[in-house]
Amino acid sequence: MRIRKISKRSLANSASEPWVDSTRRVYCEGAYAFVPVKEGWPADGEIPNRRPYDGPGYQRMGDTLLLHGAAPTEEQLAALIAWEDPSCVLHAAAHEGVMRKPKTAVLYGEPHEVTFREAGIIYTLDPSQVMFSQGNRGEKLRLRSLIKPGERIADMFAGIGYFTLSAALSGGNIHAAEINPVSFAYLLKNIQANGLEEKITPELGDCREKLTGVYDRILMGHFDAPEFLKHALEHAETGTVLHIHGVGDRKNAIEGSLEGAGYRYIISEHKVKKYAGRLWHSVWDVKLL
Ligand SMILES: C[S@+](CC[C@H](N)C(=O)[O-])C[C@H]1O[C@@H](n2cnc3c(N)ncnc32)[C@H](O)[C@@H]1O
Repeated sequence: MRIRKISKRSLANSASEPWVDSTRRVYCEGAYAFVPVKEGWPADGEIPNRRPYDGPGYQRMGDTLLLHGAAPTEEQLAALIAWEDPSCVLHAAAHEGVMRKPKTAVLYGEPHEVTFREAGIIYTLDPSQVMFSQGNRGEKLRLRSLIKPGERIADMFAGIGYFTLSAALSGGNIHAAEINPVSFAYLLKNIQANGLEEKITPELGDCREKLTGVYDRILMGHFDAPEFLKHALEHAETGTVLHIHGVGDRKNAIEGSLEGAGYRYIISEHKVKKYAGRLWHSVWDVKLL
């Protein structure tokens, strides 16, 4: 492959240059980037075509890579490092407890805070300490399409702001509760970085104690959400929409909690992402009538 060798720092500025062959991947090593060059344009030299990475899937957050599922072999890890040139690689075998803290092993480098963008939103977090699911991207976008400006919205499990920030960008006024002080500190940082201070009221603590009044929409982005439904219903009224997350088939549990609450309702199921084996992470939208 014909390349030009440039400093990694000037990579972002070179993206729109006419000589860049954007159909091929840039190769990075140390402080340098080897940028593929289009036919007919001068090049600095040749490097062998790289074999495309075909190892386990991973999530990139800033300069850190996060793997889920089975731990990679040494060969797979070496191939991944050569392919992505990260400064840190983490393996999250599981997420533990009600706070869904990642149980991470450091496979390469030192864990640290990262900042990155997803769908126009800036996030800062330390992936070794708090979770961030890129698999929820579609759900964040779907939420954005549903929300109307001025809606009163509660996010019962705000985390570092996955759904809160998306909902606020659509014009909702969000009351966001988060029980984990580490996630909460990142939530505050992310609200500020995205200039959404006027749209979001963050609160550190248990959502069962922090919600007040009634909301037009209640976000329940936790796998135990069906068990929290009776608390959410204390802050709902006719017309309220609840987004209740869960793993596997939780429709019966949700309908069980709705029974006796005094509402008719419409319920619809949306798949968010594959969870494990045949299990799906889904969200049930419930509109109270
Ligand atoms: C953001 S994670 C859920 C992740 C996301 N739904 C997903 O599937 O990837 C759930 C968050 O809820 C928080 N949480 C758990 N119980 C809570 C409670 N009773 N009140 C407020 N926050 C809570 C956890 O600390 C965690 O940050």
